[in-house]
Amino acid sequence: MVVHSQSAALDHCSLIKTCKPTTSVFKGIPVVDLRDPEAKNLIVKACEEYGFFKLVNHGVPMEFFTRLEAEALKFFNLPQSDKDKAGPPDPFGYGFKKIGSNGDVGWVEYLLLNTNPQITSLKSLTVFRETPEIFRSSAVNDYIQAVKRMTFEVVELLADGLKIEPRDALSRLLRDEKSDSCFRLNHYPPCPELQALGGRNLIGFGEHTDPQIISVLRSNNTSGLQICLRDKTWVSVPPDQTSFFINVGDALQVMTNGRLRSVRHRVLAESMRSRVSMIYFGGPPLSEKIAPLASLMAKGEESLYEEFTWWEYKTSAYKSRLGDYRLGLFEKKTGGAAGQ
Ligand SMILES: C=C1C[C@]23C[C@@]1(O)CC[C@H]2[C@@]12CC[C@H](O)[C@@](C)(C(=O)O1)[C@H]2[C@@H]3C(=O)O
Ligand SMILES: O=C(O)CCC(=O)C(=O)O
Ligand SMILES: [Fe+2]
Repeated sequence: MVVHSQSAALDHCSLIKTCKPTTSVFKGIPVVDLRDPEAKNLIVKACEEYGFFKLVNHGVPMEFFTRLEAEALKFFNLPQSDKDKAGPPDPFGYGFKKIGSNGDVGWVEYLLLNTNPQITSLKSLTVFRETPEIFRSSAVNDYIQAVKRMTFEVVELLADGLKIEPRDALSRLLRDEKSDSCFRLNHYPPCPELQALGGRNLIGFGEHTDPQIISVLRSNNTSGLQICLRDKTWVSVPPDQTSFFINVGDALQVMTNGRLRSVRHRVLAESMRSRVSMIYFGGPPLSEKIAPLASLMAKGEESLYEEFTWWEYKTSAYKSRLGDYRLGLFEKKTGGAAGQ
């Protein structure tokens, strides 16, 4: 990977990383049909092997996607000065190119929102800031409510498949009114100047794992999302605007004592078409202890991780760079933890 700094054609995206043209489209992404009686076993298998799968027949009406996508594009097409009024994302609001606060950048603009009904992000943003239409429409809330409901079902199936007791050991954390979950709308503008780089790929969102329990992503029909397989090769995920893509997050890796792995992923920008994605990050309450679930531990099995609360992990994550292996700080020195 190199930092591009010379091409005049790319002046306006200077400092943003590019990487070598990569990878073929991966045909082996596991697909889970939520209505399949075998769904729980397929979810476990996919999460063990890839930390990632595509979910079809999920029951969330397409209309929810199209309505939110239209609102998102209306917002992202506003003049820069109007969008900036909804920023900076500290921690919630509009961000442009900067990801987090430790120097990471990408060819992306976004809205980062809280999903907690107590602190409705939309309201908390609008108290202090101007109110673009997206904050007044019901499209965001309707979408979040529907995706949350579906995610609860997915993690309950996962718990069933793993024989976790009680069955709601994971879903209760996401359902909790203090659940520290968030929602992100990403927009990757087209970058026609990319052609001048002879096919190099512009990093939209650099490689990382998501810190939470589970992330649920839906995008329009543009490619760009890539995941890193166990053998460290990067593969492109074929887009599907009608489906969800589900990621295992770091907290779930710990709660399963490494049996499920959080997936490294990244997004490359396309040269001609803009990508819009919407991601729900399901996290536990801040005070929750994150440790392997007792019902998953074999007799005598030891935790690979030091005990920590979600607040401690999140605080540490937000001090890290995007691509860092954040769980490393919490691995037991003697446990022979899986590492990256
Ligand atoms: C560089 C960063 C951005 C991030 C916080 C962090 O310090 C490290 C984790 C990043 C990440 C990745 C998944 C989600 O998009 C996100 C909202 C999260 O919870 O962790 C982002 C954070 C962010 O954009 O602020
Ligand atoms: O925008 C995408 O498709 C994925 C972005 C992502 O991984 C994130 O926001 O954490
Ligand atoms: Fe992510």
